[in-house]
Amino acid sequence: MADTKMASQLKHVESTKAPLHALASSGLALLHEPNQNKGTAFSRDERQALGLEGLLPHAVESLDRQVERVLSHLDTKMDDLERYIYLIGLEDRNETVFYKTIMSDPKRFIPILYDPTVADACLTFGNLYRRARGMYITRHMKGRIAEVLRNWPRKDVRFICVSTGGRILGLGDIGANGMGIPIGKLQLYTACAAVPPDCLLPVLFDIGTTNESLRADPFYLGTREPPLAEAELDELTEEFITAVQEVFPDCCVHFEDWKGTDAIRMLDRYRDRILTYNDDIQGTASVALAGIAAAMNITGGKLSEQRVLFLGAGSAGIGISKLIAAEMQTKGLTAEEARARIALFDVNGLVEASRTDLTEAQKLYAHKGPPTKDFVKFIKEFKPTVLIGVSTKAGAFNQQVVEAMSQLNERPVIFALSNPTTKAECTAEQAYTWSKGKALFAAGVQFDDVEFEGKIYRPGQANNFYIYPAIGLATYVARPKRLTDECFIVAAHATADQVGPALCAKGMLYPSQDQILETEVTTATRIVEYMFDAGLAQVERPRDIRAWIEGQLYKPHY
Ligand SMILES: NC(=O)c1ccc[n+]([C@@H]2O[C@H](COP(=O)([O-])OP(=O)(O)OC[C@H]3O[C@@H](n4cnc5c(N)ncnc54)[C@H](O)[C@@H]3O)[C@@H](O)[C@H]2O)c1
Ligand SMILES: O=C(O)C[C@H](O)C(=O)O
Ligand SMILES: [Mn+2]
Repeated sequence: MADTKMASQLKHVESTKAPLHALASSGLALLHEPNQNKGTAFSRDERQALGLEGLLPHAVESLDRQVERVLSHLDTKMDDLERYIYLIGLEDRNETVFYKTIMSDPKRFIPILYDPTVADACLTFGNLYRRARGMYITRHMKGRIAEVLRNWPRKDVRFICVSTGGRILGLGDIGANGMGIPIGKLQLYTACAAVPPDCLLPVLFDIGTTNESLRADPFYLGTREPPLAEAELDELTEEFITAVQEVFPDCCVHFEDWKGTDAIRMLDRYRDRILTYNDDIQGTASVALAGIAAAMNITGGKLSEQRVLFLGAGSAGIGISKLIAAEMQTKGLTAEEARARIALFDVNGLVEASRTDLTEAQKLYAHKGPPTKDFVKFIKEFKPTVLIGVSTKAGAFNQQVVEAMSQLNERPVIFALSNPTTKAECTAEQAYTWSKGKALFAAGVQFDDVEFEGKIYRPGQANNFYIYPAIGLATYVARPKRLTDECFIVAAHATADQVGPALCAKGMLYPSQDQILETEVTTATRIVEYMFDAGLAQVERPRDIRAWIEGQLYKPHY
């Protein structure tokens, strides 16, 4: 009925086009359904039964042959952004070939689909736009968000990854251009942890942008307004969350790349009310804790004896501080003792008690000492064993900083977590060269191996993709009521425990990416065990948790 009405309207606009209902009943529609399309892999029998005869070339191909063709196409592309555009187009045509390709070589494809290439894709989102994916919620839908969400064709949505675009990687506020991030994050749920793609929905919560040059860009695709004021944003978010619960009652809301203060406020507001987490706060904290735990296995040090200094005191810095302090408390420290082992610098210098610009979350970690903006001097006083960059300030860990850390520590732990590559606080080469090979180093992106004085050093990639897909898989199978910080602590240890002696010997702090699915299923198994033990899971406990999880994994085949 609706189809007929729409079809007649369409005819009115452009009479040469076939009415929609005619297309929907033809085999051709199947070739345009990426999650059902097999393309040249449709068998002769299927072609006959589904009205596909004559619509495909003669050859009937295997999935492996289709993947081979994709790989040969990729070889002809000039750079990773071109490969990204090609792969997104492939996902639009044939989801099975897309995931088969990505999952056959995750180490190669993660940096193409995700960080750092996704940064370029976001910056040029309006220019390279080809086809809609996911949903866009704007202030103009106020009062009707539930109605709009019902336009999504699937009802069994289990995860929404939602961004305002307010803080995309270290690129600042890029508004609706940020849509590349929820899309990419959810692709990794499937690529790294085999969560079925059908239950994933990327959402760009378009609240406007502070970015005036984007608002003036003719190709910009978002609302061309300054962002909503805090009270209005909170009201619209409340309507969105309520609507999600109504339309997709089993859905977990994954917050990603909101402006730091918004991120912290929303997590505080919703963590005890709904099934939700913030990846930049909790996922990042978990991956940082995993790297520190792995470093302790190499140095023999105890986590509760570390002193941790941050450059950057936003959603990531505060999130990591909180999880490290929680972990230290499980080792016998009081909350006050744990927080005293943590210090943060931000754009205005040391986070210390006399400052009047601190948020409630920052005040907990305010240092007692006098104000200072001298980072190197403070390193010499505070004597950190671990240095973490989450500042978006490229090059902030200069030679003086790395040398100061190396004078204080036999094996200084140095994490330059700001993304993408151009924002990292230092490069792997700088960390190893300036520390004379002493640094235990990781960054948000994967830097190449470094040769220093005849020895090869392999940097870790401290990126939350080691954690959130496993959290997603655990949530998918165990259907927990809530996600707690303990889930993220369990995930951190499960990840660190998979860095075996061979990797430790090379100074590696994270498991290898070749076997990322195996790694994340192992991590998810530990999280699920914890969810059952803690009474969070809402399904019956199976006898063999690992086998039960493996039985529910998405497999890219026809
Ligand atoms: N590797 C990962 O998995 C991962 C995860 C989350 C965030 N990050 C990266 O961390 C960075 C920060 O993210 P966030 O969510 O905390 O952002 P945020 O906006 O909440 O916080 C940024 C912080 O950096 C401080 N800062 C800005 N310029 C500075 C300067 N010149 N010197 C010192 N401090 C400065 C700000 O004052 C603020 O405290 C981003 O680049 C992001 O890509 C990486
Ligand atoms: O997206 C990433 O690569 C990690 C992180 O969530 C970030 O915001 O930088
Ligand atoms: Mn992020």
